[in-house]
Amino acid sequence: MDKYEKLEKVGEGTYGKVYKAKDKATGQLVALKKTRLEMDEEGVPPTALREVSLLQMLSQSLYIVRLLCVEHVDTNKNGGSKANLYLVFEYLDTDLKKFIDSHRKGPNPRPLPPSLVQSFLFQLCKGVAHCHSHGVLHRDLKPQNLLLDKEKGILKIADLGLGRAFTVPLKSYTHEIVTLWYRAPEVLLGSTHYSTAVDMWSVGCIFAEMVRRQALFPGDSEFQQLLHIFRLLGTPTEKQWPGVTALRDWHVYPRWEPQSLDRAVPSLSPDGVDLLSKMLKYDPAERISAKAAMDHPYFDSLDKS
Ligand SMILES: NS(=O)(=O)c1cc(-c2nc3ccccc3s2)cs1
Repeated sequence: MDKYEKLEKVGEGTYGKVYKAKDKATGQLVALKKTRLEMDEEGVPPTALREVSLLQMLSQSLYIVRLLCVEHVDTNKNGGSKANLYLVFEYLDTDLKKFIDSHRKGPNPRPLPPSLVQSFLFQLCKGVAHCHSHGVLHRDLKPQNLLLDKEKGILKIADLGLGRAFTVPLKSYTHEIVTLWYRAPEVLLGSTHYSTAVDMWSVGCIFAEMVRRQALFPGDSEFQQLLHIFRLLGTPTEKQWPGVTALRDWHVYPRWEPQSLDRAVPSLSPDGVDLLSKMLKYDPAERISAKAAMDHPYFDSLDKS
């Protein structure tokens, strides 16, 4: 890895070990993500290799952070069972969490321009639709792993859920609390066979957060996360979500009535509120898909070229 000059760690451990680095030969900036891979007797397990090649294929999309190359650094001095796999990604200079924070805090608090919210949401839906069309779920969409090129107004999805080959840790490697704010109700209620709909729930939460400049459901435990959701959308019923009371972690909850969604996003246009409501449908089967979302009237005024 002496091909790269490590600069600073990015995101302070939010993403695991990700470093900003410079390719010494070309001067190109990259993001180096170090992954520890469980080795078995044959070396790197084929599942991990399939995942990485899947990631390489997926990141051909303009809306997914590009995987430039994979460096396998053999550090098995003690014949250990770990392989250091470095994933080398294109570098984007900031993420959506920082961008939203800069519009809420600091010397000049101001809303995100509605046309920028619309453009970022469209790019996010495009990236999610691309993953879903290849049967890949992200599983952990949040503003921190949506990267931005501010000058060009470009948003790209990073840290794709390598859930299958790399065990998705409940806590990040730096014991960082994994945020629950974007987690779909079916996941919080213990559903095991969840679907692409889990990502669209997260997209809805991110959409609302760009508009409000604060998290829609900021729960600090799984139980509180559900209560935040129920207080706004009403406690889910079998009528609107058949099977909900049979989910493993379902309990009896206080019955809250649904509030009108525009209370949470007062500045958002009626089209925007309608699209948001379709992203936050309780029943995963009813929740709008990424592809269908891109055809919603909310995007009619967007230059989709
Ligand atoms: N959070 S930040 O400092 O603005 C920042 C984060 C990044 C990241 N780039 C990548 C690329 C791939 C996977 C995770 C990350 S995190 C680049 S700049």
